[in-house]
Amino acid sequence: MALLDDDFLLKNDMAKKLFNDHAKKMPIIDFHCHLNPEEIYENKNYPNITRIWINEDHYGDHYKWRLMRANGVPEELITGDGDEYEKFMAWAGTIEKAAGNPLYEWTHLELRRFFGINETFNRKTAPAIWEKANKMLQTDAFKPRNLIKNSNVKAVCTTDDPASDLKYHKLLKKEERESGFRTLPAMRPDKLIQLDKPGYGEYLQTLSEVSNVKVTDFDSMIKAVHQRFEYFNEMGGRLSDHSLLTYHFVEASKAELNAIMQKAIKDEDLTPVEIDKYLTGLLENLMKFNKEFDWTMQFHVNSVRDLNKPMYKKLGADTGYDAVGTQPDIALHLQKLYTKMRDTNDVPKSIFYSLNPNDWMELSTMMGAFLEGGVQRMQLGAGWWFNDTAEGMHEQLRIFAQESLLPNFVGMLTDSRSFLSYPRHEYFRRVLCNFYGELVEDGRVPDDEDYLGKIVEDISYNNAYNFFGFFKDATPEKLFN
Ligand SMILES: O=C(O)[C@@H](O)[C@H](O)[C@H](O)C(=O)CO
Repeated sequence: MALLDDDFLLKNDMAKKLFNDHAKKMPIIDFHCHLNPEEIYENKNYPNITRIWINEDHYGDHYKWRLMRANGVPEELITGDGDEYEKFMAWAGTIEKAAGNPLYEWTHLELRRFFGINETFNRKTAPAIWEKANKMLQTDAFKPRNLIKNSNVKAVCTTDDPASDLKYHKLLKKEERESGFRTLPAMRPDKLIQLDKPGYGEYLQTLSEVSNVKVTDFDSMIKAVHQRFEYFNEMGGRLSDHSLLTYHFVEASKAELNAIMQKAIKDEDLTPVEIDKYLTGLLENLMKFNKEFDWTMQFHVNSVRDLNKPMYKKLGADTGYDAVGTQPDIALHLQKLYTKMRDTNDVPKSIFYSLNPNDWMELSTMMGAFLEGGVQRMQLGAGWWFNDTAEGMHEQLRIFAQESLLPNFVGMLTDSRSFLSYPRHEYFRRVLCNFYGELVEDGRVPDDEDYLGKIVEDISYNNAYNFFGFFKDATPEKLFN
């Protein structure tokens, strides 16, 4: 089969029919990504393909950065101040070595879908691609909002600190009808979770100012967080997101929580147990507020971050120095947390992503214990980060199908910082359609295109439309009043 042939990843007739006649046409709801709302609002063209593809000022695509480092590219041609054409050529040389890596497919898919460039990308073809792509990047079609709109995206959820004023979400809301999509905040309280990182005390000051609640102890902090839930909810936010590198369920008294906070404010060292006590207290309240506002609570767990300390100091987080976490019992501790919160009926809609696929069976069976109150309130999230591969996606679909009801799954998200990543939804939909096509071939589901077509349309879009409530004021036909 030719590279990215029309039928790539679709290995039988039903898979091809399901993708071409059902999944492909469905809009996208990208409910978790790291796009910058200011960039969406400013809507400026990128000067060249390096800036939209590899790195733009202070951040970019660390998936590419890791591979470039693996290929011996010097840092100035990755995140440094090296020549942007040279960076592009360095990426071309890296891609030549990326056969079998998902970025080989993503890179070529993005060149095809956005630029109409079908050549194989390498150091020989790169110079012409640089010229052609950069000309196209100056057109209206390549303004960020048109890249989103023309990818048939109806909602984008960014990742936002609770103290954010959501200025650009507010401005974008006024223009969403012309934009053709909704830009919504998702609350990511990393700075509250990471009380052992410098700046925790200063952050509580910021939280006090924006919430108008003076944060002096655990209860006042929770009151301030509740005010931010109210504000995010008014702005259309319907998700929170929590990165738990490791986690252990440890209960504590209010006095202990206050003492731990005071130590953190003074930047004093905390023991792992103190951190877990604080996390448990905070997560219990975040679960309560997610349930109160009918939001969906996302957990990104079992990762280990910023392993390369000198490079972390130089470049900061999310720069390609992370790995799969190895806490073997993280699902046990999440079970304990959910068991406790079920006692007071404070279990919200939840999506779990573990960076360690060893957790997926434990998490998906645990979720089966907390499903009351609605359709598939507990979900195993799509293959995340190092699992964002055809095989990782297939394994997540297999486990979800075998341990619960995959036709209720809310589907894929890009988790990206680039406006060119929407073909990841196409990639996922191909894996999904092939998953069901294979079951037809094995005689394990009916050879029924209408039945299976509805399933893949629902997983591609309809389930997310109904599950998150982003368009409560609309109908599927008329999203923006
Ligand atoms: O949400 C996260 O914590 C991760 O997705 C993180 O942002 C990481 O840098 C990433 O983008 C992986 O796709």
